Amino acid sequence: MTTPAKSEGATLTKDAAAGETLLKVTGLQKHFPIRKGLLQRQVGAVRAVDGIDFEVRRGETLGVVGESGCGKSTMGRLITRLLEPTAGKIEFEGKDITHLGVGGMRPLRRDVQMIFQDPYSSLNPRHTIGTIVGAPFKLQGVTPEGGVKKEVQRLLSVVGLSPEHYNRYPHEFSGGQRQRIGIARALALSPKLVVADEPVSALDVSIQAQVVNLLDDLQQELGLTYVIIAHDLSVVRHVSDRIAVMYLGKIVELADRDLLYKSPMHPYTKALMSAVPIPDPSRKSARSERILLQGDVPSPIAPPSGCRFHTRCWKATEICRTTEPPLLELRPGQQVACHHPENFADQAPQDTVLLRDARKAAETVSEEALAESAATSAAVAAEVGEAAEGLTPVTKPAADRPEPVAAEPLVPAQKNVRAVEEPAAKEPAGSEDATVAEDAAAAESAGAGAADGEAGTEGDAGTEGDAGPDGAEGQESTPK
Ligand SMILES: Nc1ncnc2c1ncn2[C@@H]1O[C@H](COP(=O)(O)OP(=O)(O)OP(=O)(O)O)[C@@H](O)[C@H]1O
Repeated sequence: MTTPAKSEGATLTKDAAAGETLLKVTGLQKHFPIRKGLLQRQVGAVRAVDGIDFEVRRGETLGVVGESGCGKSTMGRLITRLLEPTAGKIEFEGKDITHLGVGGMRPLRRDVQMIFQDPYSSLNPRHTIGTIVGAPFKLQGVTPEGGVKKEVQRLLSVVGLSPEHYNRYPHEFSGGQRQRIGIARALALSPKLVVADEPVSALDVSIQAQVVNLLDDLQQELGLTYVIIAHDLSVVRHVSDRIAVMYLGKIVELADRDLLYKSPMHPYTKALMSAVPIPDPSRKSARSERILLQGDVPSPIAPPSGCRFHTRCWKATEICRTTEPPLLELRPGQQVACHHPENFADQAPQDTVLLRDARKAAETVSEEALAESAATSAAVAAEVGEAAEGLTPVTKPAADRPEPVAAEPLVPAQKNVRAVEEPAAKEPAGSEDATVAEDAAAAESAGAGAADGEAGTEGDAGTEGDAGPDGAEGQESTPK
């Protein structure tokens, strides 16, 4: 999709310039219980979000990306408090809102709004546009100056619709127009934070840019703060100030937009970025530089040990299998959780033996990409090394890092960066394949089971799936 690049600092309001924190999330977890049997005993849990920390600054846009199933939507529903967290803390404007009840949440519902992915199922087909966009006023018992009708008509024109559409029904609108209606509803109470869950992915490509631009314009006019969730880096690229990359319930990289695009540090980020088509004819070899990740995201019921990405990473060594890398600010404005980051000095240089999985993963990475990876890593590491003379990366000294568990070498010892220069020889598929497949199947069935198990207790309020006649009016209508 093509959207005009956002001008530098275009979204920064006065508050954002001051870097004031609007939302702070610490150690956030959401585990959906898996229940079985007559007694509905808990036999496991889907670890959809498994300990994430981040901040959203007033006036900025934080993009959140990752493959399907990595926990982005669950994170969005946690921070809007449509879901109850299993653990962790959510602070909004310095106030702990982690476990606020319905009454406590009522004032917050005005400040935090959500835009849902599917504009077809998130609008009640039996209500007029006027009723839908005016619903938040009714729910909050607020009467805007000049009356609800006048305010709704104003909101309709703000999002580029005619005020005369007031009495029309959702089916009379196109997908893009419906999403504008959803945006008007979200803006009704002048929220401080808007969480948009895949706001354009259900729309035709030609319409996507219009909606993204509308969000961008509204942010500048109204000083909004956004968390925009997308699986597609091309959507968040143009609207985000910072981007968080999620993988299997964790944030693996969180960086300023330009840093992330210029020199991604997590191999997963690099792989995601290589999947975005680059409309630049001068990059003739762009096609061969693609990194094709092997297999699907593993099961969030039993995520891989250590670094969760190690089963698909072409750089994984023993330490990646045994030790979870913490999210550290290796460069100002760029946090990453990786033992062997791209474009930066190796964090575990002592660990040199590639895992079997890494060798298999390397087969799916083109030689060009591997060579480029090695070359940029070496060059940028040297550059960063010079620049960082005066900087102290926030990493633990090597001596403090846990020693990798000694393991029988699976392949001849290779240095990570050097190893990717020469892709490892082919190896027959190991038994891990079967394990991964089993996990995936278990995840699928358990996901359904867990959803059932949760339905009664959790009341996954206000999702776009609540397409029933009365459930569609957004998060406001469904009590927790
Ligand atoms: N209510 C639920 N009960 C059980 N498991 C759930 C529930 N909601 C989500 N999950 C599981 O949590 C994991 C993360 O789901 P989530 O929808 O947050 O991912 P996502 O990154 O947003 O993916 P997508 O882009 O496909 O929506 C998935 O494995 C999903 O099956």
